[in-house]
This record gives sequence, C-alpha cells and structure tokens, in this order.
Amino acid sequence: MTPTRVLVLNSGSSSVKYQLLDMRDGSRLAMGIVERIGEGSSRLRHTPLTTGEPREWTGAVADHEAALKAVAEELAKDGLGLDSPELAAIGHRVVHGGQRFTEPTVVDDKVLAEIERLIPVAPLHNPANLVGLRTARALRPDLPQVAVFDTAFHTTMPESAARYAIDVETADQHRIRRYGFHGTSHAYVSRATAKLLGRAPEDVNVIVLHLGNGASASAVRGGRCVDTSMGLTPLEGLVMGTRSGDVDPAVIFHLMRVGGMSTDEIDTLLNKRSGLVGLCGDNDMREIRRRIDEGDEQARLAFDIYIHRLKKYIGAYYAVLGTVDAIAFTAGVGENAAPVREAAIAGLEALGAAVDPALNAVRADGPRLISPADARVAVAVVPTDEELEIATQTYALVGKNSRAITGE
Ligand SMILES: Nc1ncnc2c1ncn2[C@@H]1O[C@H](COP(=O)(O)OP(=O)(O)O)[C@@H](O)[C@H]1O
Ligand SMILES: CC(=O)OP(=O)(O)O
Ligand SMILES: [Mg+2]
Repeated sequence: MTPTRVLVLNSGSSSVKYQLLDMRDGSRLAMGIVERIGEGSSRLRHTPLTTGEPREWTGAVADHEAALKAVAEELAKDGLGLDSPELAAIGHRVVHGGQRFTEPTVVDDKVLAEIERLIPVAPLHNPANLVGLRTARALRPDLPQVAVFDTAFHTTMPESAARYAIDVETADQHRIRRYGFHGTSHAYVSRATAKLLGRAPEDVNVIVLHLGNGASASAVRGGRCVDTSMGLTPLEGLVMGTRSGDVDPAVIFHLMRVGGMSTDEIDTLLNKRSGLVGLCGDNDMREIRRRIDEGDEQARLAFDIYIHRLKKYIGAYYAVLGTVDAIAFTAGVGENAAPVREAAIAGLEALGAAVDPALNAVRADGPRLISPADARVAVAVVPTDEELEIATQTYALVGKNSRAITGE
C-alpha cells in the first residue's frame, strides 16, 4: 500500500493548527486547533471529518511539545494516529526561510540549524515552527518532515523591491532585506484567482490582500511575486490585529531616547500592543464593526486607519504592476468582512475597480467575484487554503523523492 496521507502542522506563537488530508483527492480527514498554549486555560478543538463528532477540551497545555502530543492522542482516538502506515509525510509551515529556502525542503539537522539561525528575524514564529518539527520528528523519525516556507513565494521579487535603501555593506553583513511572508497563501490565492477568471496564472496580474490577524499585500505578475508589504520580519506594511505595520523608524529612537523604553519593550509594543488592538483595544474585526454600529468613535478611527493603509498599498501595487486584472481579498478579515472590502475599493472607479454591494453581501464558501460584470478590474473574494497548499507541496516533494529512490 502506498501511503497517501499528509498531516499539516501550522504552529503559531500560541497555537497549533493541524489538518490530516488524503492526497488522492485532497479531502480532509481531520482538522483542529490547540489555542492559548502556555496560558493555563488552553483549548483543543478536534474535528474528525469522517467519523464521529467534534470534540473540545480545555485545560493546561504547557508548551508546543505538549500541544503536539495532545494532537497525536486525539488523532489516535479516531484511528488516524501518527503511527498509521498510511501517513506519507508531515508538512510544516515554517515562517522564515531567509534567502536559502526557495522551495519546500525535506528537513534534516542542517535545515533545522538554518531555521534556528533565522529566529532573530521571526521571533514570534520560527521558535514554534522548530518545536513542531522536532516533536514530530521524535514521534515519527522514519517519516519525511517537509518544511514549506512563508518566504519562498517572495524570492522572485526583484532586488529593487527586496532591498532597503540603507548602506549596502551593513545590510549584507546582517542579511537585512525584505523577505515577505504568507507566501503560501499569496501563491495559492493568486492561482485560484486566475482560475476564477478562467485564465492561466501566467496571463494575469493580481493584487492579493491577505487580511488575517497578520496581514500582507502582494503584487503578483504572471504568477510571480514582484512586491509584498512585509519585510525583514512580519512587522512591516499593513495595519494588523496587534502589529503596527509601517512606522517611521525614528519612532523607535524617539521611544528609546525620550520615552526611556528598552529594545524588548518597543518590540512588544509594535508587535503585540499596536495595530487594531493598540488603536481601539480590540483586534477582532467583528467586534470593531459591532462597536462602530453602536457609534463608537475610537473603533471608527481604528477602522479608518486600517483602510487608509490598505488603500495606499492597493495604489502602490497598481503602479508597480502597470496593469491589474484582479484584486483578491482573503484570510479571516478579507473573506468575511464585507465593510472592509467595500471601504478599501471605494473611490477606485477611475482605476477600473468597483464593488457591487449585493454581490459583496453574499456569504458563500468558495471563490467569487464581487465586482460589477463590466468592471475592468475584477474584485474577488478567494478563500485561502494554506493547509491544502502545504499538503500538496509536501506530497509532491515526497513523491518525487521516492520515485528517485526506487528509480520509477
Ligand atoms: N465573520 C467575520 N467578520 C469579520 N472579521 C472576521 C470574521 N471572522 C474572522 N474575522 C477576522 O479574522 C481574524 C482571523 O483571521 P485568520 O486568517 O484566521 O488569522 P490567523 O491565521 O492569522 O490566525 C480575526 O481576528 C477577525 O478579525
Ligand atoms: C507571518 C505572519 O504574520 O503569520 P500570521 O499571520 O500567521 O501571524
Ligand atoms: Mg493565517
């Protein structure tokens, strides 16, 4: 029997999301999430999709290693445990791959060491990704563990977009450049958008807006990324749930010199106490919309700042691409928040983009157009599926390797 299943692990700073997929048809067998790891009141939600009902569990999950072991136990209860001979590989989302990793990669000690070396530029993400890799390896040492990097899709950016205008020697010495993140999503969504338009990815230019807790925009020309809003770390660019996005770097010197803040305090301020939560106390767009509907001015201003930044990036990527065929909204906010889509596109009629309010209000699962039929630039909602994309890339790599070994 050829193993056909792939387990995908997406380890975040305080959560682990997972999916088990059968790659014969890409169907999901189980999925779930462990949240609030290390916070005392952690929660595991496990949904077996072929057998039984969803199960929920709250209690203390001390760290990511404990979280993965709990996930393995839940899967085992449905006969889908990590010891299954049907498991072909485990695919891991790894956020920072630097310049070295441009493709999905089978993980060995050297790869682990490189991911570890990149921790300073992805402090919220790479440590969790490493624990995921090490724990999964310990549980199934015989299985290929494949790292799929958030940065990989962006390695096609030209130097003009990837470099900061700072002293070249200093930048090179410290590998300071713009890497970009959420690449798996930008790749998947730009392709799915081309498909929605009935065209080949090579023939379309797309602006992808990935608006989740972390948020980023990208300009994709003919299937290749030419610019993206995140940089050396996932802090640059759009206003996010808890991250500031772009600020004048001199804000940091000012806070050190005049505000007496330490480097770590400023790091925490910009990564965790800024963005929507810093502006109005809430980072969930549903809550912000509810407050706006009740006339809350602070929530209104936070929303307006979020939209203003988003519009600036849309405008910038129009200019970078020259011709835009589609603007695609994705991730938690992009897929669900109709007012965000409406406000971000409002006023772009002269640039060929508009939103049809009735289409924008439709709630549906699949990719869909929300622009009027005669719009020059299609505006679309295209749900992302990072897990399916990671599983597909993982399975393709493992299949290639096993054919290489067996000489097929
Ligand atoms: N129905 C909804 N309406 C508006 N915003 C939503 C809705 N559902 C989710 N969101 C937003 O999506 C965010 C999570 O997006 P997601 O892509 O799951 O983020 P991440 O993968 O970074 O955890 C939430 O914080 C919330 O702001
Ligand atoms: C890179 C990044 O910002 O990821 P997330 O949105 O999952 O935090
Ligand atoms: Mg996400």
